[in-house]
Amino acid sequence: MPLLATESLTKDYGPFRALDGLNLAIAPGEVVGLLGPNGSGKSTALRMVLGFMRPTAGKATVAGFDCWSQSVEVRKRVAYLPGELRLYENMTGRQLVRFLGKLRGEVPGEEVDQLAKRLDIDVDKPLVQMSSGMKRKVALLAILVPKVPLIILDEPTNTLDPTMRDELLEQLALAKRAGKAVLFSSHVLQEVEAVCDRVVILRKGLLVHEQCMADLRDGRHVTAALTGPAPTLGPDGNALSIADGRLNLEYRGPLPTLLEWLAKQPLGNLKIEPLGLGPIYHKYHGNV
Ligand SMILES: Nc1ncnc2c1ncn2[C@@H]1O[C@H](COP(=O)(O)OP(=O)(O)OP(=O)(O)O)[C@@H](O)[C@H]1O
Repeated sequence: MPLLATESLTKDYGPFRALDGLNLAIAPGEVVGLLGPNGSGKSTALRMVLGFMRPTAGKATVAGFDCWSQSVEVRKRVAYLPGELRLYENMTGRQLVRFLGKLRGEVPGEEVDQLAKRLDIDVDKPLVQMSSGMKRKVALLAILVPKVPLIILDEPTNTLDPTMRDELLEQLALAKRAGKAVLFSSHVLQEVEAVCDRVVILRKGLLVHEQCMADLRDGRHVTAALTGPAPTLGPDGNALSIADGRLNLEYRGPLPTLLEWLAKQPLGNLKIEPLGLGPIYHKYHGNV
């Protein structure tokens, strides 16, 4: 049984349909990225999963509990990092983590100090004296400490510096190894590529593409300028598409076969890149 499931999850704001029939299932130990430009419905989907909002139609469940009618059970199982933080400014980081732990009936242990060290924050400093990036790190710590099966993050790397961004991605990979499921929204393709098992692309409230990242990792994108007559068949024996005198090829197969084939073609300006999410995302959203 999936840990998180949405079935035809739909939300209308008045006459406007912000999310349209989302079907999604996430298993324990799976990291899923929710991608889409501003306004595509990512936060709306996350808010319904967290039980903050009632779906117009369809439903979401976590561990079999309905996210709206059984939201207390659901929230016990989810740690959530919102896109915009509202923290209790008069507390220190440690007090905040303890407070949030108590709400779940948990007493955080030494993992607080271990994580604080890795994230490079002083958890005994009042939040009011922290920079926005530091507060963000305290919030991250507060969602990494609880022993919950599901972590949901709304644009988690916003305002983090590159080192901390890597640290966060590392922490998400650790959470995955511990069997936690992770769902996070993002605009940043590279971080989604780095950490996700699967990516869901939203556009105007609709799921337009679902991509298993393992299928992309052994693929390559080859581009080159033709300096002679165009070949008709590619390295895999399929017909080639040539436009404006340029070769544009997606290849999945053994590298030696590709290199052997390339060596025989009249090509210049050759570029071989890993097949990332970029071309797929831009197919739906233009060059944003
Ligand atoms: N409370 C609301 N009332 C009316 N419309 C809303 C409301 N909240 C969101 N919307 C609209 O619903 C659509 C989806 O918004 P949502 O916040 O889910 O997008 P998003 O993908 O999370 O965007 P972002 O990347 O900017 O956070 C947008 O067009 C937004 O204007």
